[in-house]
Amino acid sequence: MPSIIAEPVIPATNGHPLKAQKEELVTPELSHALALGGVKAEANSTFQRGEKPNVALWVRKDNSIYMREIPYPTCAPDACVVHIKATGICGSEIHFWKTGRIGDCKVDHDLVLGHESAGIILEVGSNVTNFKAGDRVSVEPGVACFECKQCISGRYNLCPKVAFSGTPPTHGTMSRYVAHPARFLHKIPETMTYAEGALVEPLSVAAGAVARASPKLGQPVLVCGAGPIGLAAALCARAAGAHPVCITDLDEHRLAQAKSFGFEHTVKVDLKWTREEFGQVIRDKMGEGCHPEIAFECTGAQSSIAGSIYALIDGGTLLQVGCGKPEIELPIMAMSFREVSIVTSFRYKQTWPVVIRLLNDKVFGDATQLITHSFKLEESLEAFQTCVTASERSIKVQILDD
Ligand SMILES: NC(=O)c1ccc[n+]([C@@H]2O[C@H](COP(=O)([O-])OP(=O)(O)OC[C@H]3O[C@@H](n4cnc5c(N)ncnc54)[C@H](O)[C@@H]3O)[C@@H](O)[C@H]2O)c1
Ligand SMILES: OC[C@H](O)C(O)[C@@H](O)CO
Repeated sequence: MPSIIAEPVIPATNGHPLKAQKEELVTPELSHALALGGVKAEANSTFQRGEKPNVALWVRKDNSIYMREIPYPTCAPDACVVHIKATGICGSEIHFWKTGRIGDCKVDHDLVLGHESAGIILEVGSNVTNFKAGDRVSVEPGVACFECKQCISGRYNLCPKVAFSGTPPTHGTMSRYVAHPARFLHKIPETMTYAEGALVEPLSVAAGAVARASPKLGQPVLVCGAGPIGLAAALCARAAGAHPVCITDLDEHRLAQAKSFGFEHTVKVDLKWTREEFGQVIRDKMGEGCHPEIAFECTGAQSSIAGSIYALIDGGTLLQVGCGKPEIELPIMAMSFREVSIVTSFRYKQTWPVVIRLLNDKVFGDATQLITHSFKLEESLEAFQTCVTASERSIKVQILDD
């Protein structure tokens, strides 16, 4: 059974965290992963340089999570040290905790989780000229090489050497102080909260998907799944001009949240429906002339994928965002005879500046409605427990630090 192990955080004395043995805390894996992120844990790393202990949320391959202090990071020449002020918990973190893997990506060694973060810069590396201490930033977690063909052609989300925060073997951002390459930090304006800065990551997944489908003004759109990614996809599609927007889910509470964002239609899915029935329900709901032209599939569920294909108009596009079973059956001939295309979308590229601007200018309305729960860094275990407690009805749970 997966369990949460609360390991005692190394206590602080007189405001100064206790030193611990380097050997105990900087394992070869940690050192390697920190180096991948552009930051190498050096022999003289100590705990003293932050004002508070650098506590971090770890996952272990035995399906447990725990908190443990890590060294204050050393700032590599091209990196900045950021005091992380807000981090959202993503479904992928729950997968790493509960199942120890996502596809072939396995938790082989204890790993610091987290990739949806924003904070304030404490230190800048010697080569960094575009940031200074005190700048407020949102962290782009996928550190690409910028040397390979994909990176050079602009598709750096497909970089085979990407080091993605909180995804094995790279440590994540769920610690108080994190070093991160400056190239993957983006300033956020004074008018934006750190909680909003941490929403830039899930909104970027959605913005990446919307960029792949390019909905046009007045194009009817279906969004399957009213989780954080589905809701973010609906917000981005609407911002791009899509109308009307219909959102599905199995869960009434998530649909109620979708309604509070003002989307035109919500549909509670019945898993007994055939794919044809699913398609008809959506078409009836959206009305003649407004059958969906694009479906953003954000559940990964077989039935939802197949149903979307039947909901779409002839010539429509299924934009697959959700990750489900590694192999899914598609009604390929029905798609073929009706020229229904399928397009996939993986993470994001060049989305941060746009999403920050749209978020700050309230183009999405009040996107902070996605955040249902907030916890202090020291309460990270409780934050994770909240994500898996159905009665809590969480959507986006964030971990905040003063
Ligand atoms: N492509 C990418 O780059 C990328 C990035 C991040 C997340 N994802 C994936 O996007 C998906 C959504 O992420 P999330 O954080 O919102 O997940 P989530 O689990 O919080 O939300 C999924 C929602 O889908 C609903 N759902 C499940 N089966 C359904 C069905 N048959 N019909 C209708 N609704 C159904 C659930 O009730 C839930 O509300 C996940 O599969 C995640 O792995 C993809
Ligand atoms: O938002 C980005 C996603 O959560 C990641 O791709 C995840 O699957 C871990 O690698």
